[in-house]
Amino acid sequence: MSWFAWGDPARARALDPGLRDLVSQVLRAPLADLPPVPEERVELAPSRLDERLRGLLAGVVGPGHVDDGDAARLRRSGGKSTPDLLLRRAGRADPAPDAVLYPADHDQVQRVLEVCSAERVAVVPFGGGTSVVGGVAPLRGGLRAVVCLDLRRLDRLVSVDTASMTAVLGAGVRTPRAEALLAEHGCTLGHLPQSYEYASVGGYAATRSSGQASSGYGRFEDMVVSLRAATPRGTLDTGGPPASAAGPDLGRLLLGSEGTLGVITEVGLRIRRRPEHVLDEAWSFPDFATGVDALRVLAQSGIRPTMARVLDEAETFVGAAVGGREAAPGCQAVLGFEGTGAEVDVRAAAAREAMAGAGGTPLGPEPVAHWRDNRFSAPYLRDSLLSAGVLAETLETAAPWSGLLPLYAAVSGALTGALEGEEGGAVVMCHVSHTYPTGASLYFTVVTAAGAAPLERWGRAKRAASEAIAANGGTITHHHAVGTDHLPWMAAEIGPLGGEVLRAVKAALDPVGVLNPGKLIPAP
Ligand SMILES: Cc1cc2nc3c(=O)[nH]c(=O)nc-3n(C[C@H](O)[C@H](O)[C@H](O)COP(=O)(O)OP(=O)(O)OC[C@H]3O[C@@H](n4cnc5c(N)ncnc54)[C@H](O)[C@@H]3O)c2cc1C
Repeated sequence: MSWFAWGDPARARALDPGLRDLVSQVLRAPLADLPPVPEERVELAPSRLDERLRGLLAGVVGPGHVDDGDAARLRRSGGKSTPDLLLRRAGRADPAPDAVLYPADHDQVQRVLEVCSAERVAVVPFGGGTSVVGGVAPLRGGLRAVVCLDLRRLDRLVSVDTASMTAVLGAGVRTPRAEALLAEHGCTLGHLPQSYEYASVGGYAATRSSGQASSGYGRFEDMVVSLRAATPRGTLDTGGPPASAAGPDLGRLLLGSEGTLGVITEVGLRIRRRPEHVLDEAWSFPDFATGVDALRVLAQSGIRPTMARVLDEAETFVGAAVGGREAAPGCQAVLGFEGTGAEVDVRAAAAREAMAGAGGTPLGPEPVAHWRDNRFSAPYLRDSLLSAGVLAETLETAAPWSGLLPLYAAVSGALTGALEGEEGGAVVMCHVSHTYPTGASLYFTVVTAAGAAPLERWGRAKRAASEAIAANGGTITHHHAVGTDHLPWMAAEIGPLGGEVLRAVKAALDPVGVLNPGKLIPAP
């Protein structure tokens, strides 16, 4: 994984000249050539790990699994948000962890937490490192050092039970490997976020992730049936039986806990049979409001597409232009159905009737095929844009159906207002891709000229959008999690007592406060 860009360096491409001209025209700004600084010019503060502490940690994970070299520390100095990448591209990787540890199993994780609590060392759990909210920022939290706990060696399929349709995976298993391991048993997880190449199952649980097929397979938390976590106070095992009334569900406390309450080492998951049949259909709507309402009708009717998304006019246009295609006027929706042949046909026929009834015009399967072919390429395009002096970033929220369009207008307006000006223009796009009977998410993508001070420029826009979200009944995050970036809005979202509850649980499980300081939990 690249230290300054999204993913596989072999997939990086320069912007093609046609697209470069189009972007420059639309943003009213000349494009630049801004390569990242060479790796040897990135300055890291020296590691604070002294010999004694190094020896203690090596005694737990083995000397070959403690790395305080600059290359490892640089690659764990942050996540993959646009501000993270801008900082690293400019040669700024401070803070970096003092060392990276690679534990082999649950017991080693447990012992690392005990040593770090005794020695007052902060621990940042690291799955795929794809956080876009500062979740893996190596903050010391006033402690004497900070280590990154890279969970990549917890990469086993622990067990699979095809009678119950469950599987237990090590927390460090990344999605392609999870799917390959489950495919050997004819099964799938069906969790496909855009970050799927690198993100881990432990990270998904810790952030309550949501994938592109959430309409059919559910959010990641809906798939979790059990969790094993190491905490500084000992091991917490939750779940197992299909349902239980034995008090509040402690597993729910760990889901979304972002490494602040414990390190998830194993995730028990509901799995599905691999689909025999996939059926896709795209639709055109005169405008976003009509398309959104069509998705509401579907979500409330019980007709469950496996994947359903509707793009606003701007995203419909830009998506087609980037692919060198022409979009039908208005906005586009894409639906996908997976399952066994007959059942897929029944669901698709019912959806067809609902979409036509809601004002849609069928476009056939081809636009969905195009979307499927390109759905994981946007992060690579972001890298090309950054190299050309163009900012591209995303943010997301969710609201009840009745408040969704006013929220969309408020956030779009806030972003445009914060970014339009002398430094150029901004394209603000949005889609709905996670729907529920009661509401849906909104996912915004912003492309704008980087300007002279890109971090400050994006910071202003993000603040304006977050204020608009809070003022218009949205959640500060539907699936990216809280991390450091959304923390200023967390206290208002959960209220003073909510904050107190989280701090009390944290004090019970992590009395020294070594686990991922500075994330998720509002200060009193
Ligand atoms: C290009 C791109 C596209 C994305 N698309 C999506 C998307 O479609 N849907 C979506 O939901 N998210 C998306 N994300 C965000 C990100 O991929 C998710 O938050 C993902 O769940 C993080 O998984 P990870 O393994 O990379 O976790 P990390 O980034 O390593 O960690 C995330 C947080 O969880 C904690 N953590 C990680 N593993 C554990 C563990 N085992 N135990 C306890 N705490 C842990 C970390 O300390 C951190 O606070 C995207 C990110 C990028 C860069």
